[in-house]
Amino acid sequence: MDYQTLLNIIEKDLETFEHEGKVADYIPELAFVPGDKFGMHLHCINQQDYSIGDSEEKFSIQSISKVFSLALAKMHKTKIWHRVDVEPSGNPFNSLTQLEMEAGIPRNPFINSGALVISDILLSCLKNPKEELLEFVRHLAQDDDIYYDEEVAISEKKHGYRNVALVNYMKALGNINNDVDDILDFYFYQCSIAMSCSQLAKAFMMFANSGKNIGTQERILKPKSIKRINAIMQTCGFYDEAGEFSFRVGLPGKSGVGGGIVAIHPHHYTVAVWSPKLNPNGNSEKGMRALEELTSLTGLSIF
Ligand SMILES: NC(=O)CC[C@H](N)C(=O)O
Repeated sequence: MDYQTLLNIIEKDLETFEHEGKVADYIPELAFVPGDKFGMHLHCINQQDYSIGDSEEKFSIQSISKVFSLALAKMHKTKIWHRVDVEPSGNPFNSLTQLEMEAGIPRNPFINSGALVISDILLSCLKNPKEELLEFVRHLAQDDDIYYDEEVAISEKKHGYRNVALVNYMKALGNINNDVDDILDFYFYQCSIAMSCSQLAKAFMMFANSGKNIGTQERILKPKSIKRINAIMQTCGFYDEAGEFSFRVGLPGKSGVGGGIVAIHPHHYTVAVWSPKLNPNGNSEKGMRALEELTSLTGLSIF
């Protein structure tokens, strides 16, 4: 069966998919997104594209951006792993509890505390962090039509009390160097990046192509760094639901509270899905189901 037929089957199967998911509203601007949006885009290593639904519509990528910021920090050959660990947290993405017991060293770079440390690292090594991050993502996707959604960034800035607490707490514990307001500003902007499923699938191809841009074959990261980032996606990409995602889908991936999920099958394909209604762990309910169907129908998981 070809991929397009497969995606059409998934779209039909999920038309009547009932679930309790809810659109995120703790960032007020995200609550305006219609909950019935659904898009999916699959990008193959041979650069063929397949899609269904709202796959060209941009949405807030939120925590998916944590993979881009980690990759950018690695590109600058910065030392990271003494300040952020690589263990699953088994806790919600915005949890404060582990930080005290673990001396301000976040469990991994894909929970908020870890991403805030990566933001701190990027502020220290980049001249124009916002511009350079956006340029990096545009370059990965080979697409300049990617931008920060200022309204989402400002909305989160007004309500991001937990992130304010996390970064201040880590500063008190000695794991933050820059001014906390500068870090928060950069972090909220990186989370507000707006991209479509099709742009995300293309941007993530670097992680499925051993660190090379698929279009130009230019090397961006070493295979060793890609191995490590993919491993962290596998074990930590879905917070306290990383085990469930592995169990059901069987691919490394990353989710965001905008309802997006990107997953990769190294040397085969990348796939991005968007459905804004989230389960209680902050992962897209229908998106997870769509990816589970994809790997179950094809057998194309990494396991
Ligand atoms: N899981 C997410 O997507 C969370 C990102 C969001 N910007 C936050 O910090 O709460």
